[in-house]
Amino acid sequence: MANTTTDDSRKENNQDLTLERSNASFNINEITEIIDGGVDKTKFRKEMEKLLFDDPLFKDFYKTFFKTRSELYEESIARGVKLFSLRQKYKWTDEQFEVIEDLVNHLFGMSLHFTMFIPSLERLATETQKAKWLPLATNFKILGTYAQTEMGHGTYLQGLETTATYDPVTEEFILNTPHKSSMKWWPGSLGKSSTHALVQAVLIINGKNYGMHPFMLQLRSLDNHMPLPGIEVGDIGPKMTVNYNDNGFLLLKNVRIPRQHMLMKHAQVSSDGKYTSSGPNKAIYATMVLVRVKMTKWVHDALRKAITTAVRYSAVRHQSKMDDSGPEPQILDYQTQQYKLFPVLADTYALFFMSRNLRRQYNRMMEDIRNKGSYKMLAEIHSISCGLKGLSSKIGIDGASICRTACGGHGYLMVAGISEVLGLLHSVVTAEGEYTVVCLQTARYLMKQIAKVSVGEVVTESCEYLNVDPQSFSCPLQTPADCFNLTFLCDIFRNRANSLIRSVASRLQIAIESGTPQHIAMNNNLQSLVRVAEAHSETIMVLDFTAAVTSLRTSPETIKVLTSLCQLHALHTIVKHAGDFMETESVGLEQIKWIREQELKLLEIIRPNAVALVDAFDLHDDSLGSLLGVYDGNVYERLYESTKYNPMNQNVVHPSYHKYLKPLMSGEMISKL
Ligand SMILES: CC(C)(COP(=O)(O)OP(=O)(O)OC[C@H]1O[C@@H](n2cnc3c(N)ncnc32)[C@H](O)[C@@H]1OP(=O)(O)O)[C@@H](O)C(=O)NCCC(=O)NCCSC(=O)CCCC(=O)O
Ligand SMILES: Cc1cc2nc3c(=O)[nH]c(=O)nc-3n(C[C@H](O)[C@H](O)[C@H](O)COP(=O)(O)OP(=O)(O)OC[C@H]3O[C@@H](n4cnc5c(N)ncnc54)[C@H](O)[C@@H]3O)c2cc1C
Repeated sequence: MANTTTDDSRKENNQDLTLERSNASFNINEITEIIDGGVDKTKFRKEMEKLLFDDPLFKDFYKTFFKTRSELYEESIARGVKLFSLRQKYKWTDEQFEVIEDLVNHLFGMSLHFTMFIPSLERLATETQKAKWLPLATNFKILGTYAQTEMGHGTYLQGLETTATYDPVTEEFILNTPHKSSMKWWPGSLGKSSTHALVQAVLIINGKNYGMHPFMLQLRSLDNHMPLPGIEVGDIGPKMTVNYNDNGFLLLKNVRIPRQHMLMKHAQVSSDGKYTSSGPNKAIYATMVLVRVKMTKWVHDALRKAITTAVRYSAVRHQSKMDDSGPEPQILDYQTQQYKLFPVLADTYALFFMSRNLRRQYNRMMEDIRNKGSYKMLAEIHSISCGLKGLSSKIGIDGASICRTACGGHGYLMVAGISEVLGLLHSVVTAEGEYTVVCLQTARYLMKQIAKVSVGEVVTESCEYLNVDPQSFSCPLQTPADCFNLTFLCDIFRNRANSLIRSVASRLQIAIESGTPQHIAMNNNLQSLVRVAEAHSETIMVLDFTAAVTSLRTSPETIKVLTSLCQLHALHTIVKHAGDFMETESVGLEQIKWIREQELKLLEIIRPNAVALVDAFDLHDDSLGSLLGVYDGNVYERLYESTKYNPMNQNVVHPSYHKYLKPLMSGEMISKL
């Protein structure tokens, strides 16, 4: 595969793409730098591309599609080991390593070591425990995973069954997975790789259940990697994707660990078995908040690969005729193709600005915790990260599915790369809090906020719009041109979420006041609660995108093109949920008609810049992992080349011909029956 970066080494053989690129109205480097976070970061990324993609271990991503699971696993471990060694050598920061994770599509073994194991130690261990384990972990003397989910429970953490029973005589915890349903099931890198696990288990002291707590457990010998006594561990089997990862199971039978192996930053057990706690009671859930925040960016990273592929391919693919006498047009010129792809393109940019802002908010919260011991922002960040992780995964899945189908038959090939992206997004919608479940966490917060407003309190942050009475709202769209006014669109989103939240809150209140037990009232409104969480999260996305494009310090051409995408993101979201927006009188019937018309106008406005807008993501071909989306557009050559690599084609006549087909065709098989 060609090494393609935005330097002069790029070969532009496909004339359609050359023309598309010359038509762009803006300088793509400006957007690339915004996305990377500055010129220096773009420079770093390009250096890393050179370092990684000159190495055969990281090149030609598409070849992974022809591998068996065991080969995939082994290769991913080789990649992981290389990346970890490079990280050590070059002293990459966490932020730099996240760039690298994206470049290699997270396709490397032991990724949980840095995503969850070390962050858990940092957040849940005491200073003494950190001093002991962090150097071992950062120097790869131990390799760790995060083992929380069990076969019987992933969502409902209060239902976890793994026990850690304190024995004051020996000052040890005894770990057990008493039933089949209690075995840990799913943790990444658990099956074959990890030597240690951060195990979440129910703490029991003198027969009293203190709920889920984190424990450091050594799984395997550091000499020969054999599981330690009382421990059974293995791989759970093939999955929809991420098959390079050894997601594992773990059974524990009377495994004893020292008392000091409970991570005791937030809760402590003394040698004589006294339990004390400090900090908020959900502080032990801290790692999940971090990963949900990161996942919103992972969705952007994944979706930009799918949309880059679909847009470039649509520019080089010609099919059918619009006009009998004319040539076959690029499929990107069909309005229907644009209507499929440009909203996805707009969503991809929206995801970027949202996830960037979410990460900034998360970092501010962590600073407050570290510097002032203040957990004031935790409830807000938990709430928005849950909703945004959920919404982004849904946008990602819907968008990547559209990209897949928009590439026709070839999009169905694994080497098109989109199925891999789609599978990854399917893991994000479930892992780290299943979609509905995380939305309900957001809704729970929203119900609390609106209850505060109803007693005259002023609420802030993402819920600030709840302070306004929707009765005072009237739709600001007076003419079709107003549909491009981002201030108006933001107000419309705020009003729709505000009205929906109030209406569910009032339905719940009426039901409870009229004697319906709370849990039944809640269950009767669960779907509406998910809907309000979605409305709230969609509002945050539109607000974040708008705030970003209206505060950009770059050329007017770049601002213009990003503004069009922001408008399209907002208008398309309104169209998708037209019922909600009309039901809440955020827009009227007339306005919906205008919005639909203006949406189509935006397709025309975006069309000349479509290829440049995906080029601006500046994805190296080896990172993109798609033969349909290659930078030089030589798609058909690449597809044919890939058949040469395909193990199915290594024999011109497959052995099964001699074994089965020949006996059938010669009549030998039938005569044997
Ligand atoms: C659904 C809940 C949140 C419910 O928890 P619960 O203790 O039963 O809560 P509850 O009694 O209903 O009380 C809710 C209360 O707990 C708060 N809370 C909940 N989670 C957090 C948090 N993370 N930070 C801060 N606060 C949190 C909520 O805000 C509620 O607060 P409130 O009572 O309203 O003041 C929880 O069980 C949960 O988080 N489930 C999802 C499990 C999950 O995400 N597992 C991840 C496993 S690791 C993984 O998947 C790795 C993937 C990595 C990869 O793919 O690479
Ligand atoms: C690729 C992948 C990687 C993973 N990695 C890890 C890991 O490293 N470590 C780890 O510990 N775990 C890991 N997990 C597990 C993951 O965190 C859980 O699968 C996830 O939290 C969902 O929980 P569950 O499987 O119990 O789903 P369930 O809760 O059983 O969900 C099934 C259905 O029940 C519904 N449901 C459940 N509860 C409610 C409710 N209260 N209200 C309404 N509906 C509800 C859900 O909406 C869903 O439709 C991973 C999972 C995957 C797929």
